[in-house]
Amino acid sequence: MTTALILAGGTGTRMNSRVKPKQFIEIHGKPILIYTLEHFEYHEEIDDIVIVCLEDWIEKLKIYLHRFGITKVYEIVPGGPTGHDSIYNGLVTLKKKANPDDIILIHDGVRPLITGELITENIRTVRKSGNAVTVEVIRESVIKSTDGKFVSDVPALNQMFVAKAPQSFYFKDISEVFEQAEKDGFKAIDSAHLMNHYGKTLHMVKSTKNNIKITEPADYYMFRALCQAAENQQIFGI
Ligand SMILES: Nc1ccn([C@@H]2O[C@H](COP(=O)(O)OP(=O)(O)OP(=O)(O)O)[C@@H](O)[C@H]2O)c(=O)n1
Ligand SMILES: C[C@](O)(CO)[C@H](O)COP(=O)(O)O
Repeated sequence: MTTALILAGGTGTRMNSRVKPKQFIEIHGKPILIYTLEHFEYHEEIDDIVIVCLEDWIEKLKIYLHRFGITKVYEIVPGGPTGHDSIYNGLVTLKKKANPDDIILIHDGVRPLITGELITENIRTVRKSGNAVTVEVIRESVIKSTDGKFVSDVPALNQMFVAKAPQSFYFKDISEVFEQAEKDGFKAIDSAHLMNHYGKTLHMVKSTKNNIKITEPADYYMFRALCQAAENQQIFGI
């Protein structure tokens, strides 16, 4: 089995939305989270979906799933205080039914421009190499500063990548490190960070274009513009 674990348990503080959490902000009447889910719903290799959601939004999410024909959702789980806790909640739920060799794709509900191609490549890489972490090549030089004032290092650009999602694993591997972290009281930034913390070898997959995370208002405007561009392409062939 191959399962998508979709994270939608965050409050989106950087988005500063006064109306609703960013994952539920709508474009053409459809929430961002639904745009994301549709890619997994329509991918033939994804068998089911688990969503980690803000507790107060679970009932509303069920209505959206019905309205937009998302049928693969196996369970909706309440989120935790951090992304780490939300992933853990999802894995605990998955434990009820997952086999050790099931593949789990962990994806941000606010990355709606994921492609079917990237999902396929994640699954292929897990089968071939054991796991897959989506990354993007950095196009501008990076500066490291330990105090925020002085430059302490300028790392070689060809050694730097941006961490993206999905991050994909065999269930046995990802649940093992999360269980260990529970015992150690360690919280990671994301699954790749946690696997790396416990010395696991990770395999990179290059992201497809525009796999942006909607973090701040400017990302929302970018997503809206890219949706418009995709529509124009259909209408005008440009
Ligand atoms: N406790 C949390 C925090 C984040 N997420 C999810 O993880 C993804 C990536 O997180 P991010 O964009 O940083 O979302 P927020 O934590 O909501 O944003 P912020 O850091 O600005 O508060 C999002 O889909 C978010 O809903 C989650 O499920 N549970
Ligand atoms: C890459 C990531 O950790 C996957 O969940 C996440 O998208 C990064 O979020 P942040 O904005 O860098 O906190």
